[in-house]
Amino acid sequence: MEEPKQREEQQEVESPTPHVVMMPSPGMGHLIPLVEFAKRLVLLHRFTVTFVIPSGGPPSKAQISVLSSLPSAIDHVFLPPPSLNDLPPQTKAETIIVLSVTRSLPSLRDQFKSMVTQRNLVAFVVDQFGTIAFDLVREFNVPPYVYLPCSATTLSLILHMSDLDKSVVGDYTDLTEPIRLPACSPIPAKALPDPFLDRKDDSYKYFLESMSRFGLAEGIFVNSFPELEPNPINALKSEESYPPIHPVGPIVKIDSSGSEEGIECLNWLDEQPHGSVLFVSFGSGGTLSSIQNNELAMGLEMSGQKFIWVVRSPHDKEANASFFSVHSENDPLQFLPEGFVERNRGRGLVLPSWAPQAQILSHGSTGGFLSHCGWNSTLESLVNGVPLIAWPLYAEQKLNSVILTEEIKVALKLKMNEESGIIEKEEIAKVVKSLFESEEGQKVREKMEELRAAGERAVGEGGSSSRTLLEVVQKWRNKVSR
Ligand SMILES: O=c1ccn([C@@H]2O[C@H](COP(=O)(O)OP(=O)(O)O[C@H]3O[C@H](CO)[C@@H](O)[C@H](O)[C@H]3O)[C@@H](O)[C@H]2O)c(=O)[nH]1
Repeated sequence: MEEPKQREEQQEVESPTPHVVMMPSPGMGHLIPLVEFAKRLVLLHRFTVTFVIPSGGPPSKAQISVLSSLPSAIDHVFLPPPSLNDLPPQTKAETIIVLSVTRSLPSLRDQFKSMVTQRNLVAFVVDQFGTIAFDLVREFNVPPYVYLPCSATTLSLILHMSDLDKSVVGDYTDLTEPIRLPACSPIPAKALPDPFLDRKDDSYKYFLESMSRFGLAEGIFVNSFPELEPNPINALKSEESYPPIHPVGPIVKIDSSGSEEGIECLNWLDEQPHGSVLFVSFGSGGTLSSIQNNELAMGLEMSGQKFIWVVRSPHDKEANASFFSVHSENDPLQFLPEGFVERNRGRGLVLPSWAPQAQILSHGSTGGFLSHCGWNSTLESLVNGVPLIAWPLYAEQKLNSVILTEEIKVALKLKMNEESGIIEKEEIAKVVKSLFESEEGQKVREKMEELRAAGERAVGEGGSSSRTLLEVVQKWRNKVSR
């Protein structure tokens, strides 16, 4: 019998190139995963891809550096930024993201008009905040898909959100019992994603609207794999009322292209002993309050552990203050305790705003990751077998933290002082030491190593994620060869 790969190669020779349009919603945490998915389609399956990018303002330095390093089969166009001037200053990130997309629909339509005549469009792929564009692309006979750069547990929550909205009376935060979804760990109300926490805020309305449209997709890709979340994935796949669910993970950065920012830290890592360095970073948007920032600095110092810390200017009101622009106007290093950099020279490295995270995590000297538990960061750690310390801040990070610390057990927890809302330096130092020196640390390290190997198998030749992707690719290819 002909093997699927052989059949695919034969089809490639015979049929015109299939083209996929991807629309990442604003934020690096949405652009990066779609870019990585696009690279798989282009490099492994010889598709071409266009990114159409809605935004609330001019392209950021970080966006440009990612997009300018892509293979030539991936092009991009920035949609003109719509006006968001009517939004009050305290508008939540989810509202800004959804409205940037919604108000960009007229320009998306113009793009589609020109693309449908020139390319063999086989699919339109969005992240969780782009489903509002589905009706528009259906008009052009292009099937819409979601690529969810999150866990299968998050997908389950999203697919149940309309039902929860109807069944939960009052505020989610008042729930005394955790939320139980089929085959998922119980979710305590305080671990729900941010928009759930204030039902009266517009961000809840926009979030609910985007999530309730998942059911209209032709298929849903999720960046997870059966060995990582066996029960949630089985439950999702067996529910007939959902669109087909395609677990294709772990999809993470596969090369070192992109920003050169902070790249000199790799030379420093070269000189450190194997597995000795803790990497500390809160993703593309995470910020701490001034007090918390100080406490973290002192905790790292007290731990005696080697570290690389991506430092942001503190923000006392929001934990995602740099979500739309990772580079703050102020020099983040000026907010560190006096003499911190000098005292820790040789043992700790501080990098302002941005670091080559994928390369740091794949470096043999890195032995732990204190992370905000963004799903991309989580998987980048997983593919390198690096265990985590969970410090969730916003979005669905608290839910990820529950999965990582309590269910999968690849991360250690940090206890917050409930009265002050601060994670104190003594706690930080204790948990950091524990990750590198204790039996508990050794256990999470071993579990992460098991998952590293399982993830490698899933995306390797013949692995579950590769086969899943290949099935969809063949379906898309058949569309152009007909
Ligand atoms: O200094 C940095 C900081 C980040 N990154 C990269 O940026 C991405 C960050 O992604 P992620 O870890 O998912 O964090 P966020 O940017 O915070 O992502 C948002 O989007 C994710 C996917 O939807 C969610 O899981 C998060 O909670 C949400 O905050 C990763 O690829 C990192 O390697 C760098 O390369 N250097």
